[in-house]
Amino acid sequence: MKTEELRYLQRLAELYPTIGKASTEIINLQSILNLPKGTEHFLSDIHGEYEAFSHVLRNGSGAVRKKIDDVFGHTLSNSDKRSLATLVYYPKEKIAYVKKKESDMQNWYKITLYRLIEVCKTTASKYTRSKVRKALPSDYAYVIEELITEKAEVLDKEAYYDSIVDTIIDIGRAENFIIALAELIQRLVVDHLHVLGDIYDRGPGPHFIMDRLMDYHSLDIQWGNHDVVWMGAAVGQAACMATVIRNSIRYGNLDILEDGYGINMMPLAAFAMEVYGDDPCQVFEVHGNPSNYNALEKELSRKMHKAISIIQFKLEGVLAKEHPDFHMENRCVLEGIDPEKGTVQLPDGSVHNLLDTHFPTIDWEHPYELTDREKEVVERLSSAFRNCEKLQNHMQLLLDKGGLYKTYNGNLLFHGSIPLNEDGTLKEVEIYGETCKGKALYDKLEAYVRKAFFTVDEKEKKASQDILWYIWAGPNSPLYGKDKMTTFERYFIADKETHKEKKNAYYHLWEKEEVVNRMLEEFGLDPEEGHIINGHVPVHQLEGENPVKCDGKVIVIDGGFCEAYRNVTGIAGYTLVYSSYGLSLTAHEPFTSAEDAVETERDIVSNRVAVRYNPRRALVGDTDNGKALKERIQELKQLLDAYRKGVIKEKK
Ligand SMILES: O=P(O)(O)OC[C@H]1O[C@](O)(COP(=O)(O)O)[C@@H](O)[C@@H]1O
Ligand SMILES: [Mn+2]
Repeated sequence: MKTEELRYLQRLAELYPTIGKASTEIINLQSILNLPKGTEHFLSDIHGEYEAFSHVLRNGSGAVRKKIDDVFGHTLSNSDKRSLATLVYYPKEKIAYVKKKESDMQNWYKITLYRLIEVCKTTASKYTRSKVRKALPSDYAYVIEELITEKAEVLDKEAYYDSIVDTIIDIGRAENFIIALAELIQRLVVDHLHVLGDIYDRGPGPHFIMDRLMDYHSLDIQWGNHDVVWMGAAVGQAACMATVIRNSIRYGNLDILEDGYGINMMPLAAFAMEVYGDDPCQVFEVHGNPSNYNALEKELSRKMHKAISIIQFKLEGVLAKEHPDFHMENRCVLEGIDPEKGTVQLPDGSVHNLLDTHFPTIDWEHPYELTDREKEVVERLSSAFRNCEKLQNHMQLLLDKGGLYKTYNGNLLFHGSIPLNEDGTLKEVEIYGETCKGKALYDKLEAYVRKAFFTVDEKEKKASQDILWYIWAGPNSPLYGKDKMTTFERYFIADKETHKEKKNAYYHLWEKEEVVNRMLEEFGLDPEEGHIINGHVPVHQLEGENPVKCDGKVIVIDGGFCEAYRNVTGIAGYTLVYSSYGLSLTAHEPFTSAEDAVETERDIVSNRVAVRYNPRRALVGDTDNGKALKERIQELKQLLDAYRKGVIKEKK
């Protein structure tokens, strides 16, 4: 035996000091390998839609309903199963609703408790006892464990369970207990959650989503371009911060910054009043015309919208010039403005009339220079972002649980794309003088994101923080995946041709099997078994687009949680579930409200389409974790051998 091997086994012997202990662990691990694989749940592009997100978490994209079907088969009517499912999603609200209608609540409690216990039993049977124990609510841990564990030695099981359930009802704990069971079912039905990015922007509740994710039991996040621009804002990257503020104002969501994160917008409001006091700022109308704003608030938000947009365009021009290797010169738009003629010449040479010609803060000799007042506003806001504890905690979660991509149980997960050449080969991208492609490109960019938060070297910090802006909108950013971001054009030019953003080659080559196989191999995955799963681009269901590409090898799950994009998608999003039976895609109808869900008992799961059935039920042994467990078993067997040969002594 090599010295290193022996040293390793000696370490292991500290954990398993006897033949008995090592053997027990081998038996335990071996039994875990034979349990069914846990269910993975994939969501993407949540875009601040907390209510819809929360609903989908509660119903596990149909996984809860499926479990109820499995448990009760034909022994319960469809309508009873629907009621039970609604109770699992919204226990408190459903109980309150039932109370208004039901005359015999005691009876309802009893039937309901029995049904929930049955669902719990089946759901928990997939896991080891220790894992279930960890998931139990502390108040009821002991009782629930009694109720969901088979008691071989109790002769009259029915009487035994009856007495427990009767006592719960007698002492007035039925409601609490029902809530605890419902939440436990929600928790056990999904073993692991993948969020494929774009938690932030457009919708009103990204901070609530982040709070919920902070206490989610098992999770990973693949950062989206909108998350990265928020990371940039949080580290004080000025162009990212201006973008985040502009997006929030544009969607009438200043509450997120002011109330959600406690970031005071007064400096921007005062500045906007000062500079754009008489300017109606018509082209800066707030999206969706928020009904909670009065006329004065609408006017103020238009002015703030314009003020921060001009600041953004200036900052972006500076960055594009500073980093020619970003190839974002086409974002240097202000220098093309002819203030006399009221036109702009875009970097491609085309000339267009401007929809707004009032630029009181631009010095035409130095169009990208911030005025002193603009600088002051940027500095004050930047300090507020950097010092906001809640925002920093949320960003820390993105860093801890997230990355730019993930390989998990044979599948490749990322938000946007992989830069490709038209011939399907991986595209070389230059980042600060170094070229890289495929996985290496992803790894390099991710390292920069982390450095943007943690490096102490000022030069490196600035370079890394600027990369956050590149990831948000750069032409070869795998997360953005389009040739340019035409924000300026969309505000200032009527001609829709100038608004077009061309998607990169990934978005048509994803139908080519050899290209997809190559991408999977690039990330060390088996192209016969693996899938690429991404979000970022809304699936235009209304135009007949299918979220499943390349015969099921690529799955796109951005169907539009985002309300603002509903008119192109027609639905409220696709999500994916990967259970031991296979992969299934779920289309959701728009979510209205929790009350509506309780009253109408609608799941908003409109259909579930199987993408792939496993030929046999997948076991933990087939997963990445299973591989790790098998390795552990091998090591433990070597330890046993070492004990038996006397190479290592037992410590009794
Ligand atoms: O419609 P909005 O919210 O102004 O955003 C438009 C911008 O958002 C983007 O679509 C990026 O956001 P997504 O990552 O959600 O696609 C840009 O391509 C586009 O310029
Ligand atoms: Mn995106």
